[in-house]
Amino acid sequence: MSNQMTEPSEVLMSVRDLKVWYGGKGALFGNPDWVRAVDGVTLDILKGETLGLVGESGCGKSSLGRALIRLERPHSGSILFGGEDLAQVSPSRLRTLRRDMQMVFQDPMSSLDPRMTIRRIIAEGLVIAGVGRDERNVRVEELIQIVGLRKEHLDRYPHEFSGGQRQRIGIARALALRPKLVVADEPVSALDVSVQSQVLNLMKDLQDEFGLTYLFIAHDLGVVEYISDRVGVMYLGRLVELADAEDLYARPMMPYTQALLSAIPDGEAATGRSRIILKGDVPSPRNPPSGCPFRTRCWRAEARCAAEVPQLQEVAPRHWAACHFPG
Ligand SMILES: Nc1ncnc2c1ncn2[C@@H]1O[C@H](COP(=O)(O)OP(=O)(O)OP(=O)(O)O)[C@@H](O)[C@H]1O
Repeated sequence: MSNQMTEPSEVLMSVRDLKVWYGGKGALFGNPDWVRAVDGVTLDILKGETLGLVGESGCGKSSLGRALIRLERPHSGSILFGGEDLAQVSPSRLRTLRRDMQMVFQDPMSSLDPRMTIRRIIAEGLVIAGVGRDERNVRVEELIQIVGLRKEHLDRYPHEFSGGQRQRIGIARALALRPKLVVADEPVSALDVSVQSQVLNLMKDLQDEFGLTYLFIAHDLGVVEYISDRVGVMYLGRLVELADAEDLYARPMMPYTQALLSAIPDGEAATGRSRIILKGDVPSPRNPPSGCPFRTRCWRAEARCAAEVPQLQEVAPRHWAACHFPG
């Protein structure tokens, strides 16, 4: 099943029924007790787009993002990238393919080795890829300037920079091997609001310049709306809605998305609804509800929602929702 109605040539990555489960230690005793962090996600990532991914803490955004670039091993499902299934490729092939897929992390301080100069940090991937010293130096000097810093900064250490500058360094490191896909996991949430938009604008500029595709993970719905072409909403390991950003924010179809959007400060104006307070907690991903994962908190739930898992279906042009009663 494809959920975009797109030509294959436009697709960078095709994810099918992907599951990322953790644990399973009790398997020997017939009680695997899996944490179903990602539980059957099907999704196409289109070339050159920014696909935003939102959802409450623990819904599986990071697990999905990490699995897509194989920092996490999927439990099952497929990740087609350039005709190969990343869920199946050998470790040596994966090392080669990884150059095309990089990650930008939330906290640039903990993701940059404090004992390494910025030059070494940015060059690390180039060293591993076997790029010679002279070419490496040229590339590193280009990269530091591309992200808005200066050559003199290369011989300093991470602690000498501000949060925003450190995230620029993290971005330079991610771009060193000219990747096709960048998974950015909460890349601005550790930064001051005033710095956030600078880093977001830099990411947009770099995307245009280098034809990058972004999977942009964040819990801040405003940030995601600003940067994304399309947005996917996750709940309890599943993708429950996916649409063009404007359409999703203006016309959320799935009750969970409606609740999520109603909670942003200008959400009332955006959705024409008052704030929806969800009852109860998110169920445990060890023991998700039958049928629709959201039905235990949904004010529109009916018997069918407990009996049948709703599949992601096109409920309006280019707008997909996994809900038995969308709208
Ligand atoms: N290595 C792991 N081992 C066991 N459980 C894990 C592991 N990593 C994540 N989880 C669990 O998987 C579920 C999904 O976590 P994940 O970090 O992917 O969600 P998230 O939406 O990115 O949340 P956050 O925004 O808080 O990072 C959570 O219940 C989490 O506790």
